[in-house]
Amino acid sequence: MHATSAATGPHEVSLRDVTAGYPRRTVLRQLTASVPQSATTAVVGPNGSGKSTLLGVLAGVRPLTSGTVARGHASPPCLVVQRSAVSDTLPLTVRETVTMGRWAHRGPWRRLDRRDRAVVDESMDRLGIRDLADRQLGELSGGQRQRALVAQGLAQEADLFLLDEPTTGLDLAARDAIAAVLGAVTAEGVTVVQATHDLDAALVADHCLLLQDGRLVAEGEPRDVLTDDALRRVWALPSRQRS
Ligand SMILES: Nc1ncnc2c1ncn2[C@@H]1O[C@H](COP(=O)(O)OP(=O)(O)OP(=O)(O)O)[C@@H](O)[C@H]1O
Repeated sequence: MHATSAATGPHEVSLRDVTAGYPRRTVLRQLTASVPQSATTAVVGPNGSGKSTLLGVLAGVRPLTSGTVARGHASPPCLVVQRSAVSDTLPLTVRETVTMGRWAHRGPWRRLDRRDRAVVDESMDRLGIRDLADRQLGELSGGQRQRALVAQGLAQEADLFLLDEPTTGLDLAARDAIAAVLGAVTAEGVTVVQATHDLDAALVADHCLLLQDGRLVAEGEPRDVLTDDALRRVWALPSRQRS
């Protein structure tokens, strides 16, 4: 089923018949979908349905077995991985972590210029973590660390901002802070794609991709895609008794 999307503008990414996965494991199967430009897309689906794999494909770090991915911009996308995928033992401060976002522009060994430093400070400010700048990433709470990872992504100033479950396990204030920043960057023209289990966050996105077993079940306006029936079917929940 392909519901009609409200996001009628140009596409930042168009995937056609994409099959992709890992050595000896195909995950995404013949997936055709689009990501509208300067809008927010939520990628929703059960555990193991292929959301992270799809983000890897969109980021260009997961090779395709077949199919095509066409991008609207040539600049490298930014992928903010799941917080749990980042080691506790990395000996990095918050400022160093956010500064790594500038490597896409400067390379890791070049000195930062004034603008780089301003972007790093502004990115920390937008996530409310400037006061944590000198703290080690490994000694932060989950929510603080997630803010640092999102700030690193902002510092990259990418046209395509991909986030893997950026608000999972966070309290309401941290979730709201991240949602507000993502809304603001979208308004500035950035294309945001987030994999999420938070249906409230998905429902306020502009566009939604619903996955099941590596296949696209539906694509379009979140309220058309995330219907009660679709959610029950995809999560194999018992259907509601109808009167
Ligand atoms: N590095 C890997 N090597 C082999 N298989 C993998 C690897 N990473 C993920 N998979 C498999 O790919 C499938 C899809 O995983 P993926 O992480 O994309 O799902 P997901 O929808 O993001 O799940 P979750 O909601 O649990 O984060 C799963 O069957 C998983 O076991």
